[in-house]
Amino acid sequence: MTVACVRTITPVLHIKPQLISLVSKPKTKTQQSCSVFVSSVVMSYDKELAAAKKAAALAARLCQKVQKTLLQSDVQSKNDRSPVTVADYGSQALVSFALQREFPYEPFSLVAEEDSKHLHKDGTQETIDRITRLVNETLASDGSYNVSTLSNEDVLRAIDGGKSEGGSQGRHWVLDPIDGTKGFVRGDQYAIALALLDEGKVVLGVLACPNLPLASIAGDYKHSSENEVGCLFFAQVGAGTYMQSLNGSSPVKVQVSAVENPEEASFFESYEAAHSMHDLSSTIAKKLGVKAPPVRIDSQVKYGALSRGDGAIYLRLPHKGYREKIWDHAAGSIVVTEAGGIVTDAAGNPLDFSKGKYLDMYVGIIVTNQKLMPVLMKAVRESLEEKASSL
Ligand SMILES: Nc1ncnc2c1ncn2[C@@H]1O[C@H](COP(=O)(O)OS(=O)(=O)O)[C@@H](OP(=O)(O)O)[C@H]1O
Ligand SMILES: [Mg+2]
Ligand SMILES: [Mg+2]
Ligand SMILES: [Mg+2]
Repeated sequence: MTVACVRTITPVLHIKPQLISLVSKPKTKTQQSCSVFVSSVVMSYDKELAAAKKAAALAARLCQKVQKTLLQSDVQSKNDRSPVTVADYGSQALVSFALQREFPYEPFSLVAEEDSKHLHKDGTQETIDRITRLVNETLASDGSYNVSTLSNEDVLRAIDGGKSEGGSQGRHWVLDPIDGTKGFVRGDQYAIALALLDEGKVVLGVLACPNLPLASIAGDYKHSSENEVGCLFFAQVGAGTYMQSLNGSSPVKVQVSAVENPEEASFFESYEAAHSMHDLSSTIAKKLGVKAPPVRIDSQVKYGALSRGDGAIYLRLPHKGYREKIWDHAAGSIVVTEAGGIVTDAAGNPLDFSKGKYLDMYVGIIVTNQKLMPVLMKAVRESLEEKASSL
């Protein structure tokens, strides 16, 4: 009975080899029910993780090329006045194309930040041509997808492959093709952030951080610019977090900081003051007795740096009314949790990625290690209450 049950699920589950022996040799005479057995199977997303790493590294290559020679005409403004560049579109097209190539026989669902709406306006022909050229050059330099040249229509179709709404059922890729576009335009930090949701839970995440030094950025990261840069973080549920160089060195396992004394903890926050209330994090840091000044870095690079212990706390406290999108946190959150950290909203609830494009949550995102979380949460709660009563 057990074997029959496994046959049924094999097409959708990848069972780790060590579990196959468990299947064929039941340990007791008592037959386990099918449902009990299925719930004890450890899902493996090795194939999906390998594809995600490859896609994100490819997109990083395109972004690096554009960042070196960014033209003013490469940057446009979206309806919410946030910037988008040819590299955001090119990165999204590449990841969408690569994932569809890797899994041609599986239903494809991608929730991604960009769409081609702005590229259908008058006067955008040159921009589309440039994006298509960048995508084709990157695919040709990689060589692994054996494609003839993609047309503008192919590229626009790949970008719009990211229009899924996500949700609590089935599998959905989640992509921020460039997280921290403002940082990217400034010549600073940014990340390509790709995650996979399965039944509403993040099961793997990849963060390509082309400008992050391989060595720790604890302290003043601007001064570590002589180090080799370009990190790829990746995590799979239950399997830990690893980092390797974007150039392809062997992965090393990473762990969040073990700091227990808040006075010794350093904290990360958004570079852009419009994205997070710097005054509120400064109040929280004072309450905790944190001595080091805040380290302000763009994008989910903060999650990556935190996962390897460069800092101990990440505080994200957006201004009233802002709604967080899942692509800004899905990859980063699993990279930190698999490295031993905790990610919650400011009320201590875990983040829920199953509600569509937005995180339906209480304001603020708080990230730290297990030891510091209770004292950090207390300081956050008190500071929020003080702020509310002063209004
Ligand atoms: N008003 C406001 N409040 C909060 N967050 C906002 C806001 N506006 C934008 N965003 C989102 O922030 C993403 C960049 O992440 P960070 O805030 O960590 O980066 S930064 O340090 O401020 O550059 C950024 O991601 P990208 O658009 O992918 O760059 C946005 O999704
Ligand atoms: Mg954006
Ligand atoms: Mg983003
Ligand atoms: Mg983005």
